[in-house]
Amino acid sequence: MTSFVFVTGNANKLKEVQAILAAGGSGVSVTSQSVEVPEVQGTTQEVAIAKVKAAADKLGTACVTEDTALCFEALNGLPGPYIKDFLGNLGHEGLNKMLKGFSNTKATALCTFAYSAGPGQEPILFEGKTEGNIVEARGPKNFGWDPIFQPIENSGDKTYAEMTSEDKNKISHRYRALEKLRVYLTEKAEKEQS
Ligand SMILES: O=c1nc[nH]c2c1ncn2[C@H]1C[C@H](O)[C@@H](COP(=O)(O)OP(=O)(O)OP(=O)(O)O)O1
Ligand SMILES: [Mg+2]
Repeated sequence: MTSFVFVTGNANKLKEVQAILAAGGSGVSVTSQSVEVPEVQGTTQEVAIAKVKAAADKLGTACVTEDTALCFEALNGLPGPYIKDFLGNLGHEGLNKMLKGFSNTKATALCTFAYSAGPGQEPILFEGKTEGNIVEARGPKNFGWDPIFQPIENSGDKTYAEMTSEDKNKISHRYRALEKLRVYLTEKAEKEQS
């Protein structure tokens, strides 16, 4: 059984990661640590690399972190990795208002898992993307920007928040990135055994 330590302060992320791994029957399991690590400014990749390095240094062991960005096409990819601050300060309504001057409401949900084999080791990144549109908030408000993100595929006309968690987890940015991490860790464990 392969397992990894997921360093996150976000309980919703952890819940989805556990559910996705369990549904896959993959033999990969996760434990978690809630450790505050600084998040630098930069591209999503730079933010993800700095975050997992800080986490590995702090824990002194191999670990995984995850960064989620929400990239508005009309704004050349912003807020991107800064979505947490934008959401916290502007809310769902403010994020919709930001796009009022544009005819383009397209957005990409981008998830980046970062794996570090331990302190001083170069991080490896695993990305997953889901395309959608920014809409007026609909559905439960328990997880971030789920109510204003309507994925283009498979959901018909539902926002992430209106979808069942099973349906979200089949097409989500997080599912797609985690699948790549899962394959990597499984192959790594197989190599180490042989
Ligand atoms: O699937 C998602 N559906 C809706 N909202 C989401 C999702 N995934 C992350 N989010 C929110 C949480 C935070 O407002 C921002 C990402 O910021 P981000 O730094 O990656 O997350 P965080 O600080 O909550 O947890 P962590 O301790 O893992 O850094 O987007
Ligand atoms: Mg964070």
